[in-house]
Amino acid sequence: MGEGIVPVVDISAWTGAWTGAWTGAGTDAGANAGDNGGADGGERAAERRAVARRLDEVCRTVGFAQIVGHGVPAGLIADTLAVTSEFFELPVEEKARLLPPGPEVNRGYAPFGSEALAYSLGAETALPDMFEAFNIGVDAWPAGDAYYEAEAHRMFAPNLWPARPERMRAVYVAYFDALARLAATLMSAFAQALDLPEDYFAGRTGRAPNVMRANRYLRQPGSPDAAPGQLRMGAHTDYGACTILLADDVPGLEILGPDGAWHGVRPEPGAFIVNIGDLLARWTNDRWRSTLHRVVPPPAAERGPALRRSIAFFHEGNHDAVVECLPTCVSADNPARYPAETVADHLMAKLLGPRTLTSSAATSTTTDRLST
Ligand SMILES: O=C(O)CCC(=O)C(=O)O
Ligand SMILES: [Fe+2]
Repeated sequence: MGEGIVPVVDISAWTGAWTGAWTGAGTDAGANAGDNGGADGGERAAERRAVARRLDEVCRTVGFAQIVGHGVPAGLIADTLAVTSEFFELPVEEKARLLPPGPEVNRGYAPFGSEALAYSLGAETALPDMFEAFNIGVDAWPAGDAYYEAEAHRMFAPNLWPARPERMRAVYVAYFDALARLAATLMSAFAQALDLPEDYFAGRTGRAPNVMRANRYLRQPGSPDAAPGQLRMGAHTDYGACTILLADDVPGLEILGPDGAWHGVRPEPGAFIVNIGDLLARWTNDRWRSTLHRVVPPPAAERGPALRRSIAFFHEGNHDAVVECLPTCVSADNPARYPAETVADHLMAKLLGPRTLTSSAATSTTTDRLST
């Protein structure tokens, strides 16, 4: 099939070789080998610099990469997809027991048609998106730690776990933790790509209120086809630092290319799709693109359920981090485009629009770009 518009980047120089095996939930597997240096230090350092340069190029142009050499075990990925399917196949009444206490709590079940992502870009009105979703956040954090306590009611709210599948919590937490480690590794590579110390983002994203969101798109039996203009997921940018997406190789995901046209994206086997979110666009003063993307419905002529699953891991920033232009991305000729803003203010303003079906108040990172 070829890589299409989204280049494949092998990041194994940053992840180290995966040495463990996924032997099922409840073991210590899923941990990244984490050995980023090693005896072959010089050669490895040169490889890592080459990967960082490649990431910079891809983030400046497309804003999306397909990551291989990520070190997340195939067995863990398969288990995660399997429990996701089992969950979504439960009766809707059972899933509806997991509704969150309010729209500001991004946890539990989001029923089919309950959200419209177009509102996150400031749309005044939009048709509902044709997906259902299940969200989790950090499952355990140190009690009494003021940083977490401050968001215990919102961004660190308890997860809402279903009674079945029974192993869902163990598998999801193992996957969440593996992806959090991968995200931290990516942030180190990103820091080097931006001529910053490798640990630059650790203090700004290391305790972030990350969110993992499973999406299911399915033509509902007996339900009408999409209305004109209605999407499986409306066009949006992701709100955080970066997103690591696992998606079925089924058509639907499209990204807005540098040429201004929509391009279909199909994942390579074993690859994660990684994209830059608004926080990194703001940090880099738009050197890196928080690329618009959407999920389009199958053609009306195509019969059947057109099942498509995706699992997004949204790597955010620490909720109290103030996001302002990086020192390496601002100059007299290239002044800061965005005002400083806390991560919490940005994320909450973005999140509430789609979940309350009203226009988001967030400063957009794309409106300017679309009009230039
Ligand atoms: O389903 C997909 O491929 C994309 C999902 C997505 O963009 C999101 O959840 O933010
Ligand atoms: Fe997205």
